[in-house]
Amino acid sequence: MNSTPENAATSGTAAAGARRYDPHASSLVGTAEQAVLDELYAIRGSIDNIDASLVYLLAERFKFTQRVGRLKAEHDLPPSDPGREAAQIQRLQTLAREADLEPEFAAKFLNFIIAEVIRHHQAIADESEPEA
Ligand SMILES: C=C(O[C@@H]1C=C(C(=O)O)C=C[C@H]1O)C(=O)O
Repeated sequence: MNSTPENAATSGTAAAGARRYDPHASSLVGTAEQAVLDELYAIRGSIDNIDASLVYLLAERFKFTQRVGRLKAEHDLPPSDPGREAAQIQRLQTLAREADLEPEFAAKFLNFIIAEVIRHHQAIADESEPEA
C-alpha cells in the first residue's frame, strides 16, 4: 500500500473523483476581494449539492427508462411515444410556471432528455432484433 491518499484500488472510483474536485477552482481568483470570493464559494457549495443531486436523479431516471426500453423491445413497441411526451411536457411546463422557472426552458430540458432516452430505446430494439 502506498502512502498517498489514493491507491490503485480507489483511484478510478467516483469517490476518488469527488476527492480530486476543488470547490474553490475559479478563474476569478485575483480579480475580486477575498470576502467576495468567500461568499461566492459559500453559495457555490449549495450549487454543488444541487448538481450532485441532479446527477443521481438523472441516473435513476435512466435506470427506469432502460426498463421501459427493454419492455418495449420485448413487445415490439416503438421506441417513442409522442402522446406521452406531449402530456408530460405540458405537465412540466405548468409545474415550471408555478415554480417560477421558464416553461420554455423546462420543455427544452425535457426534450433533450427524451431524445437521449429514445436513442437508448432504439439501440435496445436494434440489439434484440433477430439476425436477418
Ligand atoms: C420512457 C418512455 O419512452 C420515451 C421517453 C419518454 C421520457 O423520457 O419521458 C417518454 C415517452 C417516450 O417517447 C416511455 O414511453 O414511457
